Amino acid sequence: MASLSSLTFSLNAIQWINVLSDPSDPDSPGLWRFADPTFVAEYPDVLAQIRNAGFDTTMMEVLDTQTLQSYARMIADAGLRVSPGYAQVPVGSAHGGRLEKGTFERAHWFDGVRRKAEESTYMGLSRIFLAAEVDYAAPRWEHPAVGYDFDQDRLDEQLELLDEAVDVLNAEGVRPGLHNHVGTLVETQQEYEYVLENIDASRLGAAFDIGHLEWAGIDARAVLEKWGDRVQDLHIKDIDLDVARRTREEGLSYEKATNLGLYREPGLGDLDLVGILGALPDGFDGTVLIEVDRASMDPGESATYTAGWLAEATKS
Ligand SMILES: O=C1C[C@@H](O)[C@H](O)[C@@H](O)C1=O
Repeated sequence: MASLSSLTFSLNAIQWINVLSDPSDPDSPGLWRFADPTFVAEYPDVLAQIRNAGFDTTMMEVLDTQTLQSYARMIADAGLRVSPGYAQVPVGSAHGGRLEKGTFERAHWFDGVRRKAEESTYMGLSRIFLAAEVDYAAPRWEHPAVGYDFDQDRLDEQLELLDEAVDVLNAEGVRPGLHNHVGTLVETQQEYEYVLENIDASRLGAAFDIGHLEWAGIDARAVLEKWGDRVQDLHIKDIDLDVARRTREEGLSYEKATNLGLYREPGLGDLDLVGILGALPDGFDGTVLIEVDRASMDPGESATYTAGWLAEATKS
């Protein structure tokens, strides 16, 4: 069993990123500010707030609107280090048709993954989270956390493309860990286990998301106990288990669940994060990336609150 004080924690900037378009209207559409071309001007201040809250590490996220060099300078200027980033792999059938091997389109399908490999090696990282695509137009975004519309052929298509992405990353010395994510094609226990069982452990580790497991009704502690020898990094987040249950039983959409307050600062939700992390094997040397996907307070205060929770949780 790992002792919490020996773990390396990092904070994702996500509470500044996944915000309501109209903060006064809880049902207004969510924004994803990493994709907003104007966010680059605000990024240094966000990184400074992460540092000032007491974190020394944040998730690698290079914006499309900046160079690797400018990103590295921003991180250094903020006095931060980076922890493993995140690569996604879409399936062709969700975007016009399956991709034939040897085609121009298939070769370019992995440009985003190659870019992530380049970013990782430039920033001195040798690991990354690898996930199926978050696709806001996919049926699962409207029916999350229940393995909606499962299709074995589509899972095989996803597996084949993830396998190729693993090759792309491995070729650059970057070891991916499979990441489960609600709303994607790797959402349920059956789905992530299928991928892990069909791609060799020498090429692909596991990099679970504790919050997404529990949202899908999966016992995260049991998952860490079962896959402990393969887990290389983690995302943790606290959630409201009642909203999670309602998502599954009443069919709330991903956005509705988020707007209803599914996500919580650590300690303000229902998960026993300390107990769950205690299931990590002794000597675990990965990063535990803390995420507050939607802050319940001002994002800067949320980061400070989270740092306070962490200080308490890791007190030996
Ligand atoms: O891995 C993740 C990436 C984000 O897209 C997402 O909002 C977050 O929940 C997550 O775990």
